[in-house]
Amino acid sequence: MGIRVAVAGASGYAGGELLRLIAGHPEFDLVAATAHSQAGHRVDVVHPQLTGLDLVLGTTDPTTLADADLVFLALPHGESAALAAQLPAEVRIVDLGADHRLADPYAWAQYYGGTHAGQWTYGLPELPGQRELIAGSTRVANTGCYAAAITLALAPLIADGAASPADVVVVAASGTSGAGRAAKPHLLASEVMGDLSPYRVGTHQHVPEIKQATGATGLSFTPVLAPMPRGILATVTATPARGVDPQEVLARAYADAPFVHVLPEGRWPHTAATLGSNSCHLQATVDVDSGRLIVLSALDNLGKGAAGQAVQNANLMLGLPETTGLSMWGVTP
Ligand SMILES: NC(=O)C1=CN([C@@H]2O[C@H](COP(=O)(O)OP(=O)(O)OC[C@H]3O[C@@H](n4cnc5c(N)ncnc54)[C@H](OP(=O)(O)O)[C@@H]3O)[C@@H](O)[C@H]2O)C=CC1
Ligand SMILES: CC(=O)N[C@@H](CCC(=O)OP(=O)(O)O)C(=O)O
Repeated sequence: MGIRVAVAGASGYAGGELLRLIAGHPEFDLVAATAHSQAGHRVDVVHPQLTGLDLVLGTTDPTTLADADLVFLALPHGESAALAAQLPAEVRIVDLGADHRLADPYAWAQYYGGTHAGQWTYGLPELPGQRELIAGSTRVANTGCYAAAITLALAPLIADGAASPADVVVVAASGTSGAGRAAKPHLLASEVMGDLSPYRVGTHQHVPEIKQATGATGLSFTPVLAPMPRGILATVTATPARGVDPQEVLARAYADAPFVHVLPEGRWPHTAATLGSNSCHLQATVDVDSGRLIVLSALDNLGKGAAGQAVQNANLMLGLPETTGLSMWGVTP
């Protein structure tokens, strides 16, 4: 018997990708997969890509999950905290939702509403010192998908003093799986296909998370829904604080990071190259006209933006090599 893992919210998109990664993980044994409205259905009926996974979705309650060594929570915002509080302290938890990401209860109240459940270790191993903190934690809060793409692009430039934290502008496009699997009219194929639509302009809930993770003090963020199932491409620009080569700063920051690839000069990140992988691709330059720093960042919102990152964090928490069971290679086309 290997390490016993369970997934709550296994009928959703992030949960389904977790099940796929766990099935290919050499050390993990899946002992429970739970759902809400889909409880009682077979996994391979809910997720046809997982045909052969012989398991019925259970109900999401602490008794179903408490038997695991590590539990992944892939639940809607506000559902993780109460459940996590009922699990034994020795059960490790990686929460893919937002409940435990923020330090500031006022930011939580402003962007999510209600009472803040308290902060856990932030699950982005590539931030300085974070890999060690994650390895020593039993509770880890995975990043938001946009937050992962944007933070990986921006944090080293602010930390190095290369970018001014006061003037950061981001436009990022996301595939529709980022919005989850629940049926919503704006996610219908007839609404999404052939369209690019901005949403929550200037009010997106990842703004405080990105500011917290990068040190940015002034951030304008415009998310855009794109007609594709998965993938994020973020364009991050900032006022330079001193004359450095941003590509060189990023390459130095991620020299030892197995999943963050600063592309060779002249090659630009695009979503298809990261699909199905746990990789984030980065490229940076200085705008010839305005002098602004520009960083492009691409990742799979269900990979490095959610389930892949969660497995990477779980590996660290369990003392395994962080790459175990994860691929840095995409599946395009
Ligand atoms: N999709 C993405 O790209 C990313 C998602 N995340 C986060 O991961 C979490 C899951 O997202 P995602 O998979 O996209 O969402 P989905 O809507 O696809 O799935 C949600 C899951 O939660 C279950 N669920 C719904 N309502 C409840 C409830 N009241 N109590 C318990 N379980 C419930 C659903 O069960 P059922 O289907 O049976 O009703 C389903 O298994 C969210 O917090 C999301 O923000 C983070 C980063 C990226
Ligand atoms: C396309 C789309 O709707 N994307 C989602 C991304 C959510 C996400 O990354 O996760 P968390 O909600 O866990 O932070 C959004 O913008 O809210």
